[in-house]
Order: sequence, then C-alpha cells, then structure tokens
Amino acid sequence: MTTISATSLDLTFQTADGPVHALRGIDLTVEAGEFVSFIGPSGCGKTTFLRCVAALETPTAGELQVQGMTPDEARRARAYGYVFQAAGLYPWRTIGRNVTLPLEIMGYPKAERRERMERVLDLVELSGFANKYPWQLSGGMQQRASIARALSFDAGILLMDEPFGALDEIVRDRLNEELLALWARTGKTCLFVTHSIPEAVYLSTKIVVMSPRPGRIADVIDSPLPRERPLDIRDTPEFLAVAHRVREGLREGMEAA
Ligand SMILES: Nc1ncnc2c1ncn2[C@@H]1O[C@H](COP(=O)(O)OP(=O)(O)OP(=O)(O)O)[C@@H](O)[C@H]1O
Repeated sequence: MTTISATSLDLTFQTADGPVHALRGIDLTVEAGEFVSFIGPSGCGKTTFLRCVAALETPTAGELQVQGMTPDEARRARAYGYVFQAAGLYPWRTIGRNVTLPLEIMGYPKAERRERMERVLDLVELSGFANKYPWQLSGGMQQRASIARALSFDAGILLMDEPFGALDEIVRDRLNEELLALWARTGKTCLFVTHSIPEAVYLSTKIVVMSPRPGRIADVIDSPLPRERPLDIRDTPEFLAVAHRVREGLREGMEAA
C-alpha cells in the first residue's frame, strides 16, 4: 500500500531577497512500512519536504498524497508523529507527562493515557523514567522520549528530522540500532532526514539523495541490504557499495547545482 505519493512537487518560497526554489519536480513513492532516509547538503529541501507531508508547508505545484489523503486531511487524521532535531520536551513536565501531552490534547481518558505512556516508554527502553524531568536524562534519552511522544497516538507515519544530529557517535550508533528494532516491531513508515551517509545506509530500505538550488532528487536507492541489520553490517562490501552510490549521488548533485 502506498503511504506517500509525490508527483511533480514544487515549492517556491517568496522572500525579501526574491524567490527561493526549495523543491523542484519531486516524484517519490513511499510504500507502507518502508524506512526512507533523505540525505543531501544544507538547503536542498529535506526539511521542506517533510513539512509538506506534515501540512506545515503548502506546495506551489504538483500533487502530494499521504495515506490516500491530502496532507491537511492526514494531519487532522493524526496520520503522523513528528520528531525534531532538538527533543523539544517541556522542562516543567515529567517525561511521562511530556509523552501524554498529545493524548491530553486529543482528549484520551486518563487511564488510557497512562497505559499508552507505559507502552511507548517501554518501546523506547525508558520504562522507569516516567517520573523524571527532561534535565535528569541524557541527550540520547531525551531523544528517545521525544520518539515515544511521537508514537503515543499510534500514527502510522513517523517523520524524523535529524533526530540524532546533535548526539555523539557512540550514542547515535545505539539509537540507530534501537530505532531499527522499534521500526521492525511497530511496522511504522519512517521518513528520516540525516546528513550522515552511514546512518542513512544503515537504517533505510530506500535512500533519497537530494541536491540543492533548486532542491531536487538526484538519486533514489532501494537498499539491497536485509532488514535484519547488526551494526557490523557497515563493514560489508554490500553496505560500502550503497554508501559509495550515495556519495556519488551527492557529488553529482553538487556539480550540477
Ligand atoms: N519559511 C521559509 N521561507 C523562506 N525560505 C525558506 C523557508 N524555509 C526554508 N527555506 C529555504 O528553502 C531551502 C530549503 O530549506 P530546507 O530547510 O528544507 O533545507 P534542508 O535540506 O532541510 O537543510 P538543512 O540540512 O540545513 O536542514 C533553503 O534555501 C531555505 O533557506
């Protein structure tokens, strides 16, 4: 089943310095349950594309469908959870009450909020941290709490904009492994923005390589790697071949820009 379908998508921002062509001719199909990474240099439109899916930006031309709906309908149907680069947890709320915030807004009864909170905190391995405050957790744990919050209302799509960009490499490796396990367990469709080639190749079933000015797709790579991926898969020739193709796509995209 197709979850995201973009056809000839264009978005031009009108700014004081003139038009900025953030996206041009984006054609992309994402099937349910895929893990799709978007990689490309700063300004190539990765965040803008995610924001279009989330109905936070409106394309100037083309068609975009999210679970067969317009992005706005999908937003109202709570089709996605959004995880940002900064965890964005409210410091005056406990982890548990940060996770239940969307559920409170949506009017879930208290008992169900609690049950869901416990389930998603367990999914991100933060059981036992519900009563802590964000500042009592490491950066990696805060990001896991932010993922739990995005999972709390069972959206089929998880939009993640560089969620691990600010973390050191060892923590990031661990979160990558955990995210893959979480994805396998939940069957979510994931759209994930990253600047890291190894991260994109390790996580994804599909890698979208983008290039700037105007933001467009330089290559779409369907990963030949198995879905089960221990971290040391990164040393295999198959992994390195995909990483090489991503690097080539980035280089060609820069040359064409
Ligand atoms: N609201 C806005 N108004 C005007 N221009 C914008 C707006 N949002 C984004 N842009 C411009 O659109 C282009 C694409 O931006 P976008 O943030 O999507 O890139 P990105 O690939 O996510 O970059 P990064 O890797 O730095 O996060 C950039 O040139 C940016 O300056």
